[in-house]
Amino acid sequence: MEITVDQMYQIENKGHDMGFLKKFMMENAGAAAVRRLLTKFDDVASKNILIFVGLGNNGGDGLVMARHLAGYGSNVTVMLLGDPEKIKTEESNWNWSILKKMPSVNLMSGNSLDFDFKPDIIIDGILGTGISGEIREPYASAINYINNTDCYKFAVDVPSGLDPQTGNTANIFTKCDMTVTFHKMKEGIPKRKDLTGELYAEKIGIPVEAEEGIV
Ligand SMILES: NC(=O)C1=CN([C@@H]2O[C@H](COP(=O)(O)OP(=O)(O)OC[C@H]3O[C@@H](n4cnc5c(N)ncnc54)[C@H](O)[C@@H]3O)[C@@H](O)[C@H]2O)[C@@H](O)CC1
Ligand SMILES: [K+]
Repeated sequence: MEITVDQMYQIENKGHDMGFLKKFMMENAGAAAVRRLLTKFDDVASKNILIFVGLGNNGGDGLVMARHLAGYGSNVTVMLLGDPEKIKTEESNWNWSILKKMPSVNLMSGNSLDFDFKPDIIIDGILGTGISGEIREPYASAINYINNTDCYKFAVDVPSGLDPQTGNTANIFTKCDMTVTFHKMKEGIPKRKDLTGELYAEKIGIPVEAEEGIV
């Protein structure tokens, strides 16, 4: 059963109003994404994992993944594509604040893309259902970096640049080995399995009643 992006936002807001806060959805999304990623590696301890995060909640999911992966002993670097002051939402900011207290996670922000390590895994938490229009900097350079780097690539919710509603792509977009979307599959994502790689939809604990009148 696939839903529209608009339905997803309505379900998310209704779940939040019921008390299942977006902060909880983000936690479950990040945790479910890590569990799927771990099925591809016997051991992620000491693997170099580079997580690109945008200023929206797609980025927030990536921040949750960073915290979980540090717990598995990975060398985690988070690259925030913008100014921390410009993180858009309370739930994403909440996760950034936790990471600032975790020396086990290397936090970077701004737009320099020269890293002093070769990533074994790249996580694309740049853009999700909030994509609109052609890709602007610094997201564009990050997407190009991801496409030009040879390693395992994981997309949070949807490969950045692919519109999860229509299945159309923007001027640039990531091509990943695995994609985990949340709650339910969005209509446009399965149209581009060449970009998603292995594709999964993971439940994130939203009360089933949050769908009433929407789906
Ligand atoms: N819907 C749900 O139930 C849940 C959604 N979650 C995550 O939330 C995401 C949606 O979060 P948001 O609504 O904050 O949106 P996104 O995080 O997808 O993107 C919004 C950000 O990207 C920027 N942006 C949009 N189009 C751009 C372009 N063409 N070039 C450059 N920047 C652009 C916007 O200015 C904004 O800063 C989902 O994809 C998913 O990953 C999760 O937290 C779990 C729960
Ligand atoms: K993404």
